[in-house]
Amino acid sequence: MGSSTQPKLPIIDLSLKSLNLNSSSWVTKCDEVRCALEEYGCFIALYDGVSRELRDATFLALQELFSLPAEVKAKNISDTPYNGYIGQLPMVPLYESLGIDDATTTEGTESFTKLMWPSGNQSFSESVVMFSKSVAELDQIVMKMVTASYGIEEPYETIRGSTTYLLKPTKYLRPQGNEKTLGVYPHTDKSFMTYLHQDEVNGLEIKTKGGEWIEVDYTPSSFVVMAGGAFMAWTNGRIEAPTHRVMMSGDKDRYVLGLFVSIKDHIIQVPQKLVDEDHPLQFHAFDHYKYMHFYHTDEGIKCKTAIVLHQTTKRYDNVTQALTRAARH
Ligand SMILES: O=C(O)CCC(=O)C(=O)O
Ligand SMILES: [Fe+2]
Repeated sequence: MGSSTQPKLPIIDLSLKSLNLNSSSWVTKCDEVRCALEEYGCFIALYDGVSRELRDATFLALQELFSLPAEVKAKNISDTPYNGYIGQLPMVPLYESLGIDDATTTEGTESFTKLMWPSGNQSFSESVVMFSKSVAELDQIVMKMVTASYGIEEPYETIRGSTTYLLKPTKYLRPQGNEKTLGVYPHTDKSFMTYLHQDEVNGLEIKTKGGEWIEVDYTPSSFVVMAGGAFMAWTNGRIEAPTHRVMMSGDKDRYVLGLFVSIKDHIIQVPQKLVDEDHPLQFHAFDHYKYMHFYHTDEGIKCKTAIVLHQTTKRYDNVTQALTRAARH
C-alpha cells in the first residue's frame, strides 16, 4: 500500500520527436513544465538527444577517469567552490566528484583532459563534449518552455549568451553494509539549472514542499531537470530550488553525470513580468559567480541553513541579503 501513496516526480516527454512548436500541445506542455517546476522544483524529462552509444561511451570514460590515482584527480582545482575535485571527505566517504568547466567547448574539455592524461585521451574529450552539448540542448528546450509559459522570453534572451556549462562526473561507492548510507548531504544547488543523468543505480531523493522524501527512479533515457538557487532568484521565488540528497544502498557503485548551468559576467535581474502585487520583488539583481562564492563563506553558510529550514518568507529576506551582498563584493 505504502508505495502507491508515495508522491512521485512528474515525468514529461521532451523527446525531440514529441515536440512541435506549432501545435497546440506545445503550449500545454510548456505549462506542464512550469507547473512541475513550481510544485517540485524538478521533474523527470524523457529525452532522446543523447544516443545509447554516446551515453555508454561517456559512462565508460567516467570509469576510466575515476580509476586515475587520487593525486592526479586532485589536480582538478577551481576558484568556484565545489567545482574542482572532491573526494575522501570523512563525513561522506562514498562520494567523489570532479568538475569540467566549459564542458560544451572543445577547449574546456581538452584542457581538463590534458590535466588528467598529459599524453592525451581523445575518446574521453570527444565523448564529454558531445554529451555536454546534447544535454545543453535539453537546457535550451526547457528554458524555451518555461520562459514561454511565463511570457519572459525576451529577458531570457539577454541571459542566454552568458550561459556556461560545468559537467560534474560523480561516483558513489556502494555502501559497506546493508544499511542505507548517506551519499551526499541534503542541499540545494546554487546553479541556474542542473541536469542529472545516472547509470542504472538509483539513490537520488528529493524533498517535497510537504517535507516528504521522494526516491527518484529514472530510466537510462531520462534526465532529472532541477532548479538551482540562481533560477529561484531569477523567477522571483516562483520556482524554488528543491532540497535533495543521495542515499546509497545495494551492491553497485553509482555513476552520475551532472550538467550545471551558470550565468557568467552578467547581472541577473528578475523580469518585470514576474513582479506584481501578488508577487512583490524578492531578489535584487546579482552576479551568479559572486553569489556562489558568497554562499560558501561563513556568513553565507548561515544563509544557506536559513534557506533550507525556514518555511516562511523570512527565508527570502536571508537569500535576498545573500544575493545583494554577493552582488556588491
Ligand atoms: O547524484 C545525484 O543524483 C545528485 C548529485 C547532486 O545533488 C549534486 O552534485 O549537486
Ligand atoms: Fe545537488
